[in-house]
Order: sequence, then structure tokens, then C-alpha cells
Amino acid sequence: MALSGKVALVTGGSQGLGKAFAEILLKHGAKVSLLDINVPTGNKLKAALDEEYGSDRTCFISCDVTSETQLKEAFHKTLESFGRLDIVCNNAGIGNESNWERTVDINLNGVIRGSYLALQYMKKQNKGQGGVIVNIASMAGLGPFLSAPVYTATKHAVVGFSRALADASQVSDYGVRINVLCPSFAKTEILETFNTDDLMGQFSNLRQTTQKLLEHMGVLDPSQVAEHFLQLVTDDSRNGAVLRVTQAGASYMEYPKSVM
Ligand SMILES: NC(=O)c1ccc[n+]([C@@H]2O[C@H](COP(=O)([O-])OP(=O)(O)OC[C@H]3O[C@@H](n4cnc5c(N)ncnc54)[C@H](O)[C@@H]3O)[C@@H](O)[C@H]2O)c1
Ligand SMILES: CCCCC/C=C\C=C\[C@H](O)C/C=C\C/C=C\CCCC(=O)O
Repeated sequence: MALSGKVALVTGGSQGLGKAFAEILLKHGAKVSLLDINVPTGNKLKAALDEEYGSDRTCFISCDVTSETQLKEAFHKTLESFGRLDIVCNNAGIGNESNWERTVDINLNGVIRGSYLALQYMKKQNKGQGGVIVNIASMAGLGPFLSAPVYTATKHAVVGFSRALADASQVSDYGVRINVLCPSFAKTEILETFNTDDLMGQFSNLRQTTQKLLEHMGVLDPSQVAEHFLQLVTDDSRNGAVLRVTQAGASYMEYPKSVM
């Protein structure tokens, strides 16, 4: 998929990986709708991007992915502002093992809400032009992250949900590809979770083990992660792909062939 003239929507787009995804899409000619609950940071980012790319290339929409109403409205506003929708990145996520129900509502339910709305707006059967969904999981979607069982569960679920949806989309001929990105640790604010007992919940005692894991795996720059995100967006041959990104490089996960 060539990105010039295409329109993307990124949840959790105010900062961190979402910001890096928005920037790489803009660099390649797309327009981007940024959705986030962090309004001051989102507005600041929009102002900075206006300077660099012009004010018609982005919009910022205050939106909580736990609200079906707000998310629906944000998709509607994106279509109203830019006239089309081609790329949806369900990226908003948190680490909170204490209020784990909120973690499930953002990291998993938010991705499901965003993916279903994306299909509704992009599938050919609804007069959409087709497109691509990239859901942001984590290395914790591929193996156990011992200090964060609920975070791990949500990210495994995002991988499974996205792979099943990709098959469903292909068999239904929606014209929409669905891929998953699984980054290792990256330098963003979510890493502050490890310094916050309230968020670490009952496994805050594992802080040192977590710290060792982080030192062992290293910390990626968001721009490195964004390069691989771009691959999932632009490579039309990829549907149901799960791309693992680590300091050592990126590789597609291989799974046994589906029965159907
Ligand atoms: N940084 C890492 O090490 C890492 C590694 C793998 C995967 N991830 C995943 O990447 C995604 C982005 O995280 P990040 O690292 O950029 O962290 P971050 O904390 O910098 O960014 C997360 C963004 O999501 C927004 N957000 C939180 N709850 C929201 C909600 N209910 N509705 C809308 N927006 C909401 C936040 O305001 C913030 O702007 C997450 O899904 C995270 O799990 C991060
Ligand atoms: C306490 C709540 C967790 C907060 C989440 C904060 C940061 C998350 C970062 C990444 O998503 C985690 C990335 C990599 C580590 C995950 C798993 C390591 C083991 C994987 C394996 O064995 O294959």
C-alpha cells in the first residue's frame, strides 16, 4: 500500500509508540487522526506536527477507547475531516496490575472495539475502500511477562483475536488486512509503571527480576519500532502476520497452518 493520500487513525496517539507511528505515516504522505485521553499532550503534538507537515495533515480527537460512543464518534469525525479511512492502529495501552479490569478494558476490549469499527468503515461490503488494521500487542503477547500476568493475558488475547479476525476478513473478502506488532521494551512512559507500586499490584516484589529482564532485553527507541510497524502497513502480502521486534531485529512468527 502506498501511503500518499491515505488516511490513518491511531489510538493512544499523543505520545510514545503512537506518536512514532503517526510520525512515520506522516513522513510517507498519509494524513493522521490522533486519538487519546491525554488532551494537553495530544494538542501539543498536533501543534508541533502542524509546524512540520501543515495543519491539514493531522487532527487530534479526545477519545477514551473504553467508551464505544466516544470511539464511534472519533471514527465518524475522522471520516468527516479527511473523507476516507485506510489504516487503523489500535495502540492505546496501559500497565496496571492492581486495577486489572481497566487493563483488560483498554488493552483488549479497546482493541476489539477499534478493530470492529475499523472493519465497519473500511470493508468493501460497506462501500469502504479496504485497508489495514495494525494491533499493538507486545513480546508479552508471545511469552509470559512474569510480573504482569494480566498485561500478558491481554497481549496474548490481542494476538489471537487479530489472527482470527485476519482469517475471517480474508474468507469474507472484506479487503481489509489485520496484522499484529509485538515489540520488546521501548523507551516510553509505560516503563514508569515499574516504579509505581500502585500499578504493579501484587507482584511489585518482582521489581528486581523485571529490571534484570529489561536490562537483558534492552530498550528500543520508538522510531525503531515504527520502522517495523510501517512494514505491516505497506506490505500488501501480509495478513494475519505477527511481527516480533527486539534489539536483535525483527522476525515474523511462524505458526502451524490453520485447519481451515
Ligand atoms: N513501551 C514498551 O515497552 C512497549 C512494548 C510493547 C508494547 N507496548 C504497547 O505499546 C502501546 C503504546 O504504549 P507506549 O509504550 O507508547 O506507552 P505510553 O504510555 O507512552 O502511551 C500510551 C498512550 O495511550 C494512551 N491511553 C491510555 N489509556 C487510554 C484510553 N483509555 N483511551 C485512549 N488512549 C489511552 C495514553 O494517554 C498514552 O498517550 C501499548 O499498547 C503498550 O502496551 C509498549
Ligand atoms: C506491571 C504492568 C506491566 C506494565 C507494562 C509495561 C511495559 C511493557 C512493556 C512491554 O510490552 C513488555 C515487553 C517485553 C517483555 C515481555 C515478555 C518477556 C518474555 C517473552 C518471552 O519469553 O518470549
